[in-house]
Amino acid sequence: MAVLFHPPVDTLRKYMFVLPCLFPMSSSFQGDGFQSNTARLPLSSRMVLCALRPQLLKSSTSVGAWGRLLQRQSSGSVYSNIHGFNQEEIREKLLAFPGGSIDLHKHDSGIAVLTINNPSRMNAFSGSMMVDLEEQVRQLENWMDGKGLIVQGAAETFCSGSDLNAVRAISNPQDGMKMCMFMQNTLTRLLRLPLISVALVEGRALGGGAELTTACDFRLMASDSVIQFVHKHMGLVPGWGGAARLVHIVGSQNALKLLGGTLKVDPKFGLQIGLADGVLEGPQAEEGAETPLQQAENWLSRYIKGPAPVIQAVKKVVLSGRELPLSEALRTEKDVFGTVWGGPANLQALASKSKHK
Ligand SMILES: CC[C@H](C(=O)O)C(=O)SCCNC(=O)CCNC(=O)[C@H](O)C(C)(C)COP(=O)(O)OP(=O)(O)OC[C@H]1O[C@@H](n2cnc3c(N)ncnc32)[C@H](O)[C@@H]1OP(=O)(O)O
Repeated sequence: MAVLFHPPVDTLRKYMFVLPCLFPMSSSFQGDGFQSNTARLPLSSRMVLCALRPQLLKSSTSVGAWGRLLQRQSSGSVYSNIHGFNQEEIREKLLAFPGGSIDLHKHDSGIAVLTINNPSRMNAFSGSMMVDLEEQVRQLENWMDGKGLIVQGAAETFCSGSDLNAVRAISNPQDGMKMCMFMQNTLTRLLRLPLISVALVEGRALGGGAELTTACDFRLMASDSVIQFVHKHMGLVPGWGGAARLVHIVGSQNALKLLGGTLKVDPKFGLQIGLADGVLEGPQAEEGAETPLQQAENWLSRYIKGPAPVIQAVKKVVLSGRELPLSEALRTEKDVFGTVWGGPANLQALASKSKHK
């Protein structure tokens, strides 16, 4: 059977990180007209098409199935060329403001550590760091063995937002919009990773740094740390998606107080309003005391025990529940359920007659 509709390759790329996991590729779909019709697409796109094929075949029209499917998935990015967003153009502009780096270390435990690294500017985001972040998120989207992610700042402070030198240089409205769309896309993709993520907040998380903490599933605060949405002081509102996410996390009343009052959120206040999910033990001089990163890894480890496909499925059903209308979320949950039902972990658990005491 021929495939009647080929979605654009860049659209396929965008959805790649979600779809292969939802609809694992079956070799029985190789070797017929489907494969030859798609042979000229890059391998990654062909994999997605193969993965999608059962869905496409079930539908009376392939276009309809594709459209519904895309609607049902949490898409990676918010903006694309149909919104006038040109990723390459803004990438070039941002690279004109170098400094610092975003470092990624993937560990065998299934936990990756992403470090915002620009200590001489309190880990402010230079333009090149924004580009780096997008590239590291792309790496994580393709990490099949991943289960958890810790986002931290270098040198015991989290992040002081945008690099004000870059902000001054691109303060015209057009460039501001482009940077805003770029960062919204990246942070949305960060939150939508099929990994359980934690922001480890030491020192200060200000402006865009506060917004970054909301792009993680959880926030752990060191005892002397502060999260502050300082945007109003700058004559601004959050633009990296931080306001929308903050409302989901703490509710609209608290979000209004934090943004309107530029309130400093310390660990106690953070726990009270639900912005913080845990507080790390203070600095300990004794030998053998856990570092903040070790504490964060321990905290996260209880939520990521088990095989990567199951943990990733957990994140996906929660993500769809968080982002989609109920009926769409239920259908996505069914699809994700189908990826683990009868899978190795499920069969092993059934064979061992496990009891949940
Ligand atoms: C508003 C929205 C926007 C967005 O969402 O995109 C932003 O995020 S704009 C940025 C918002 N953040 C700020 O305005 C932070 C400004 N900085 C400070 O308030 C202080 O520097 C602070 C509290 C982070 C640290 O104060 P402290 O006294 O401990 O250290 P210094 O001030 O001496 O800072 C050391 C060094 O870092 C430079 N620095 C700090 N933050 C930034 C920044 N965001 N951009 C560029 N550079 C920054 C600071 O200038 C010092 O550099 P030095 O060369 O030593 O003077």
